[in-house]
This record gives sequence, C-alpha cells and structure tokens, in this order.
Amino acid sequence: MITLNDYQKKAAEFQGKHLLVLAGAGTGKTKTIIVRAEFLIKSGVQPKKIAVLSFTRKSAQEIVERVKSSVSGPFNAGAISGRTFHSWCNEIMHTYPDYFPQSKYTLLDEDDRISAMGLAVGKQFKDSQGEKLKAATVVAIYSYAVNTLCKLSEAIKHLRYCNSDKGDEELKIIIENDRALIGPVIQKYIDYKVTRRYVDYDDMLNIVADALQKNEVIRKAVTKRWEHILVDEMQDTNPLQYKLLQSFIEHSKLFCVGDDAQSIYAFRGADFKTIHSFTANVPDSEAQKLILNYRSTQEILDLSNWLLEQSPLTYDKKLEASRGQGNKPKIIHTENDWEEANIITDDIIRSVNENDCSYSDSMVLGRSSWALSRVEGACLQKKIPYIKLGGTQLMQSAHVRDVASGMRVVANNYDEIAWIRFLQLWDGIGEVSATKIISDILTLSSFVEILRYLRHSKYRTLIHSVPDILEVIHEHINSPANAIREAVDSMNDLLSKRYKEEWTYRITDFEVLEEVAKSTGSISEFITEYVLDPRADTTLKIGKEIDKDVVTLSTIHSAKGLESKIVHITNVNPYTYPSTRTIKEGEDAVEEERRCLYVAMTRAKDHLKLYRNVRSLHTQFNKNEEAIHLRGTYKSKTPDEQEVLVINSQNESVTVFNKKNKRTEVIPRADFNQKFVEVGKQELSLYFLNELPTDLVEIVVPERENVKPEPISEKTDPATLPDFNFD
Ligand SMILES: Nc1ncnc2c1ncn2[C@@H]1O[C@H](COP(=O)(O)OP(=O)(O)OP(=O)(O)O)[C@@H](O)[C@H]1O
Repeated sequence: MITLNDYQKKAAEFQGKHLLVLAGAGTGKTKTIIVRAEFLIKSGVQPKKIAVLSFTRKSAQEIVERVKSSVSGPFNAGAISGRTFHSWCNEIMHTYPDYFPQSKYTLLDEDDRISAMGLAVGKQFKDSQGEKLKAATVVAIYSYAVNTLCKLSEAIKHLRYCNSDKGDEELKIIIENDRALIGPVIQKYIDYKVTRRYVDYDDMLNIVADALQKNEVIRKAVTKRWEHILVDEMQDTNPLQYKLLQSFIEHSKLFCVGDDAQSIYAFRGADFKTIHSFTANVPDSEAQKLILNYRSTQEILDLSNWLLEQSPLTYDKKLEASRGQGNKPKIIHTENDWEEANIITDDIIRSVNENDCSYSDSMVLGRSSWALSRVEGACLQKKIPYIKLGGTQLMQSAHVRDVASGMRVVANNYDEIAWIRFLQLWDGIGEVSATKIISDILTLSSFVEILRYLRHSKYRTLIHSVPDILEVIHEHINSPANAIREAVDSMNDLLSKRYKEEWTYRITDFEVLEEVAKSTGSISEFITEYVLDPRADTTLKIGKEIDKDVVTLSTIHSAKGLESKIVHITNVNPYTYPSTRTIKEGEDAVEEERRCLYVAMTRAKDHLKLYRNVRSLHTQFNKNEEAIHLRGTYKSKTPDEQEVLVINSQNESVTVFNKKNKRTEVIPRADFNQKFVEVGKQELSLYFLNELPTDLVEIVVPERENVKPEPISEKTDPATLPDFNFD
C-alpha cells in the first residue's frame, strides 16, 4: 500500500477549480491522478462525471482499472471513463448525434487518408519550384495546420522550409506560391470527404472542438456531462486538444499532470510550452510541483539530471531519489548491432538464471522499431519470451484490413475505399471492374438493393460469395466480435489462398481483434475506434500477455509511462542521439531527441545500460574514448564558402554533410585538405554523451575473443538511410 507524500496528497485532494501538476519523471504523477479519481469518487462525485484522458488507450485504461480496483464498498467506480482525446471526441459525437451528424460518417485511417488525398493531388502534382509533391506530404501539411491551428502558409513553412537558406523575401514568395497550389488540392480533399461521408483522424477532434467553442447550446449540453477532467501527459497536448479542453474550463474542473522534459511529440504538433502558460491562460488555476522520484536510484537520476542540464532550455528539474543510492549506469561498448543484441539477451538470461529476476524485469528500448530488430532476432533465437511495443501494428496488417473492409461496407454502404479493397479480394475483379461496380453501387439507395444488385452481377465470384458474406456480417451489426468471427469463417478459403502458409499464424490475430471488439456496441463504433487509435493493437497484445512473464521490447515513444527494473537502451551512438536527420532539422528537433533519451533513461528502476557502437560509421575506427566525437565544421576555400560538417574521417577519405545542399558526400582526403579549412568545433557537443563526466557512469568494454567484427555495412547505419528531400 503506497502512502502519498504531502505534495502528492495536497494535489490529489485539491479543492480549487483547476490544477496543473508539473513534475519530473517517476515522481508519481500517474499515481496522483489515480488517487485524485479515487478521492473524487469517495467525496461523492459520480464516476460517470469523471473523464480520464491520456495519450494512449492503454495508459488511460490502466489508470481507470486501477481506480476501479481500489474503490470498493458503496462506491461503484464502474462508470468512470478512460479515453484518448480522439476516442473521447468519438464518444461525444456518438452520444450527441443530433449535434454531430458526422458521427454517422466513416473514419479514414492513415492509408485511406493518403489514398483519398492522392485522388485530389493527381499523379503529377508539383510545387511552385517544380518539385513533385506526394499525397502524404500534403496530408502532413494539412494535418499539421489542423492540429496546431496555424495557417496553411505557416504549416508549409514549418514542414518544408524550416531549414531553408533562402532570404526572407524570397522564401515568402515561394511559400505563397506553394500555398496557392496546395490550398485548392486540400479543398478538393475536404469536398471529397463531405460528399462521400468520410471524416479523418483529425476531423474528430476538430469537429468537436469547433462546435463546443462556437455553439453555446452544444457546449452546455456536452460539458455539463463531465464535472472533472483528468489529463495525463499534458505536455503532449497540441493546440487543437488544448482548444477542446478550453471549452470545459467554465463548467468542469481540469486536473492536468505533465512533465515538460518528457515532451516527445512535437512532430505531431504537441507544444509543451502550453503547460508553462497554464496558470496565465486558465482562470482560477494553480500549479504545483513534485520533486521526489520513487522509481529510480540516485545514480540513474544523476545521469538523467546531467543530460537535461546540458540542454540550452531550462527545465528547472533536479530529481531526487526517495530510494537512495544504487548502481552506476553502464555504457557498454559494442562492435556491431548483433554483438549488442547478444550482450543484451545474454544479460537477460543471466538475470533470470542467476539473479532471481523474471523476464518482465527487463525492458529493451530503441529509438525506432528498426533499432530493436536484432534484439528481437536474438530473443527468437534464444527462446526469450517478449512482447514488442511500437512495431508493426496488427490493425495495419493486410489480413486484418481485408476483413475490416467487409465490415466497413456494411457499416457505411457508400464507403468507396473499403469497397475497392473488398471487391478486389475476389478472383477476376481488378481495379477497373471494382470501380465500375462501385459507381453502380453508389446509385443504389439501400443495403438490400446493393445485395440484390450483387446477386445479379455478371461476376460469378460476386454472385456466390460476396452478398452472403455481407449479409452474415450485417446480421451482427450490433455485435462486432461475432461479426468478425463470422466474417473470418466465411472468408477463410479466400484468405488462406491469399496468404498461403502465413495464414495459420495470421488467423490468430483475429482472436485478439474479437477481444477488443467486445468493448464496442456496433460495427460502426468498432471501426471508428480501432482505426482511431492505431496503437490499439499493441495494447491488445499486452492485454493478452500481461500476466505472462515476458521481456518488453519497445520504441521509446511506446515506453512512456512504463518502468522496469533493468533497462537496456540500444544504439546510443553519435549520429543516433541526435540523429543526422534531427541535426538537419535544427535545435528544437535536437532538444526533442534529448528528451527522448531522457524518457528512456528514466524508465529504469535499478539498472540502466546504454549500448554504444564504437565502430559506428560516424566514429573513428580505433576504440579509444576520445574518438567518439563528431569532427567540427569546415568551410570551402572557394568563393561560395560552402559549409560542411565532417561526420567521419578516415585516412583516404572524409565523409561530410553539406549544409547547403543538405547531402552527405564522401570526399577523397587529398581533395578535402586542399579545398576546406576548419572553422569551428561547435558541433562537438551534438552527441549527447560527449563531455559526459566519467564518474557518472561505468564504461564497459566486453572481452571479445570469439566475436568476429562485422564489416561496416552502409545498410545497417541509420545515417545511411536515403536522404530526406529538403529541397
Ligand atoms: N508516494 C509514493 N510512495 C511510494 N512509491 C510511489 C509513490 N508515488 C509513486 N510511487 C511509485 O513510483 C513509481 C512512479 O510513479 P508514476 O508512474 O506515477 O510516476 P510518473 O510521474 O507518472 O512517471 P513518468 O512521468 O516518468 O512516467 C511507480 O512505481 C509508483 O508506484
């Protein structure tokens, strides 16, 4: 039984109107939210009047489950809801269909959204400079503008020209010209959504936030439903989410917890500075801090504190460990990624065999799913049980989307994108025939008419299979779990032919899908919910495996809020922390990367192990400590004074990043010496662990009798990924 400290208690029992708890990692923010909810329920607030909002469904549900299990007796916490912002808006729209007619529309997921924008963009869409613009780029610009409430021109500037060398006036003209081209395309996409009755992921929030702000009747009706709104991870709210919350300020009470040093979603438009202005912007609000960390030992916090102190930003945080001293974090030097994977997995096995740990005491974190792939391979080889968070998502997998397309057309008979996928599953039907069939379907006025039309189709496969399957799904329109089971049963032959030997394991995913579908009351709600939160699949897998003893492999983004006795962080190399791409994007991006590493480090309770590849492309080939530095900036002696950043230096050649054309080049050593002159070493500090005081960590160089160093492979280094086109 945990006893709250005085500060946590004061926050949980706050009597004023709105409160922001701004506190560091492991200080019990989530715990405080849980106790706050318990306190409110025990004080007589009806649980259904409390909304818990978090950034993943998993964490929102975990909070709610913990509240439910700790509140008993006369209090029934069953009706308290835990939601993401998007699923909350989905719920609001479905609860008030008269105010939100869009609740009957179909949600476009990420792929569909890009396909739909592709229709608006066409094949040869170019910007004002003649550069081809992809549908995904236009989607990103549109999404950024919606989420940050900024003008289209600002979104274009942010996403396309933030590192431009061009002068202000020239840039203004380019952006204006781009805006004139992109604006009509976005308009076309919006019109398409309206006529086809689609909403996209961002629309959910936008529609609700806008209606609440503009229409007092709707605002009153909706906001009076919730007396208390508890928001976790407040630092990750974007301006649109913040706008939504603002409508609740009058009638509800906000209780927000957050940590500016853990803000890692700026790329999605999150703006952690909103929490700095919380008390100024929210009337009747107060802010409170928590300092004592309950998770980690002091040595782990010392390293984490040091990392933040190196930042030019001020976080005003120095975490103190309530648990006292422990072991120093280790930096383990490795020769290649497989060696790293083997050291990590051997360590996990040793911890289980010799140190009385369970598998679930270990967590392996990577900057991307890619950075974990070798560890995953080693786990498979060594039969270490694991779950992977943040990797390929169940909901995005082809077989799930095939079955879902059948459910989608039942939910919205005019869902063109779903029809395209569903019809093309059948022999003899390609894109052209599917398009023709769909144009006929769009003229029909009911589901019954559509079935009749299909039964009289000239395509034999349609006559015999499709109407029957759709009819079966339709029978379970208010029982999505049954609908999935029936759909999979009736599509079994088709899918097993399509996926061949893979089908035997692919089919097991549908058990998980059925589980989650049980929490929704209709196919339409299920579709909206699962498309709505693409991370749901990972949640499901955890849900299934939570009782099992497994190692967690996770991207840092998916590990937010988690903790583990032993944490291994892979690939903490120069040009990974921060990455080459981040460096190109500028200081804000670099600082976000620092916060990523901070989030990763602060997940550890007892042991923190960082792995550094000393043979990385961007470090020298000899293994001494000083070699792990970036090399500094050089200028060409030619009149154009091109500035380059040296990222690797060998006897025969020098690899540079050209700051002007933003490309990496390998220049013969003799040419380089002749052409360039050094202008500074300010880039040295870009690798976060440069200048690390040696007393904060223990450096481990493993013995390597049997390890055959892999040749440096261009393919395996993140910096060798194809250059992003910044032109
Ligand atoms: N008063 C307390 N006494 C003992 N343990 C506590 C106390 N408060 C929190 N803890 C424990 O500290 C750990 C961290 O708590 P919690 O996850 O709530 O922190 P957090 O601030 O949300 O962390 P982060 O932001 O880093 O995810 C948990 O294991 C929690 O049970």
